[in-house]
Amino acid sequence: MEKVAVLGAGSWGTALALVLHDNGHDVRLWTHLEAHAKEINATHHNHAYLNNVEIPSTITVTSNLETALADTTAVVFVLPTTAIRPVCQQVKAVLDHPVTIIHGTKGIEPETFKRVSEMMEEELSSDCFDEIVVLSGPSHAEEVSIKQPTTVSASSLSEKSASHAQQLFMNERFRVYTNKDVLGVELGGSLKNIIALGAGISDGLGYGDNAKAALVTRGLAEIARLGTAMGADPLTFIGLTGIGDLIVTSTSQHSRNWRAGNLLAKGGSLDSILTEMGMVVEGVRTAKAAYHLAKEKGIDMPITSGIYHILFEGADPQAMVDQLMTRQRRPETDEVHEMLKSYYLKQK
Ligand SMILES: NC(=O)C1=CN([C@@H]2O[C@H](COP(=O)(O)OP(=O)(O)OC[C@H]3O[C@@H](n4cnc5c(N)ncnc54)[C@H](OP(=O)(O)O)[C@@H]3O)[C@@H](O)[C@H]2O)C=CC1
Ligand SMILES: O=C(CO)COP(=O)(O)O
Repeated sequence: MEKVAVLGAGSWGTALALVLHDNGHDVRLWTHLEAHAKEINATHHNHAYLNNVEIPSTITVTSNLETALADTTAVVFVLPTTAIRPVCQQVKAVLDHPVTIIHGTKGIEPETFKRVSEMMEEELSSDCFDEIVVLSGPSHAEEVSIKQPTTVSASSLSEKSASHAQQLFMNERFRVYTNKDVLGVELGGSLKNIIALGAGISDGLGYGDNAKAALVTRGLAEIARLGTAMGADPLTFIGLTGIGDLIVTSTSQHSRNWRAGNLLAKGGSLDSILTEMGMVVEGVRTAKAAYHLAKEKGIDMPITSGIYHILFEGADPQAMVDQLMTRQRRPETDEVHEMLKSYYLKQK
């Protein structure tokens, strides 16, 4: 049994706290709001974020960071990307012993193009951890919390840290692989949210399965194109944290990104949709980051670009579909060969 803090009592933090609790660990679930901690402790439910399951009283739910972090061997950050820097700063002031740091957040910071592990490395004291572990893969909280079979990857530059995360979380319903390609894992997990917004838009416009399969497949091509140009292993994008997560987020009724896209196509305004949903829709900020990052690197990302224009420049979704369908003709797989060639040449 280990003492593990989960920082963030939203949908995913709550589901991961339940997995750790099932595995016999002493779990402290931290929320930044005292009223939220009190409500969960009183009702044993997280009404706002994951209402479908009971939260056992043996999980300590607290808004006191010192209580959450005391004597821990691992700290799991499960927050929106916007909350990563401020919460790391709070943790830095309190954490006084080495731990395995794990995060389950999927986003890129638009102002800096930083991935979550890079932001965390900048904010946390390096004395307290070795290498950060990214926990990512096709895993909706609603299904994990009711013990539906789920597979994810624990990715770190440190094999020891990745194995520690694997050992903490793995059970017969939650299978955890390890993976060394932190860059590819974080990019795949973040960029798929943009394509999931697109899948929601496509469904909202009344298009069918052919259109969605096209979005997922060509979406993956552009995710891999940017990722490989940045140094990720192209094979990561055909794994759990690439195509796996892209499939689940683009097709599941649970996806907030899909839902937001669906409502947008039906005429809702972005601000009102986000307010009404009350949960984080990471693809929106990540679309801004990816659009500008791709421009800076000279990488062609037509779907991401179209979604950026819909989200931030009021472009008409239907017109964007027409534009994507009438782009210049081209071969399908030349770019894939180029990606593989350039990656493996660099490895030699
Ligand atoms: N939900 C899922 O199935 C999965 C989500 N993820 C990823 O996990 C991350 C978290 O998502 P999820 O749990 O779903 O998000 P939710 O929107 O469900 O919950 C977010 C939680 O973070 C809290 N929060 C917001 N801002 C701060 C802050 N500044 N300081 C402290 N806490 C804050 C919120 O509190 P408040 O009530 O005050 O807003 C809320 O408790 C995202 O990056 C998401 O992409 C990954 C895999 C699966
Ligand atoms: O990342 C997720 C599932 O793996 C969750 O996606 P949504 O944020 O779209 O719900």
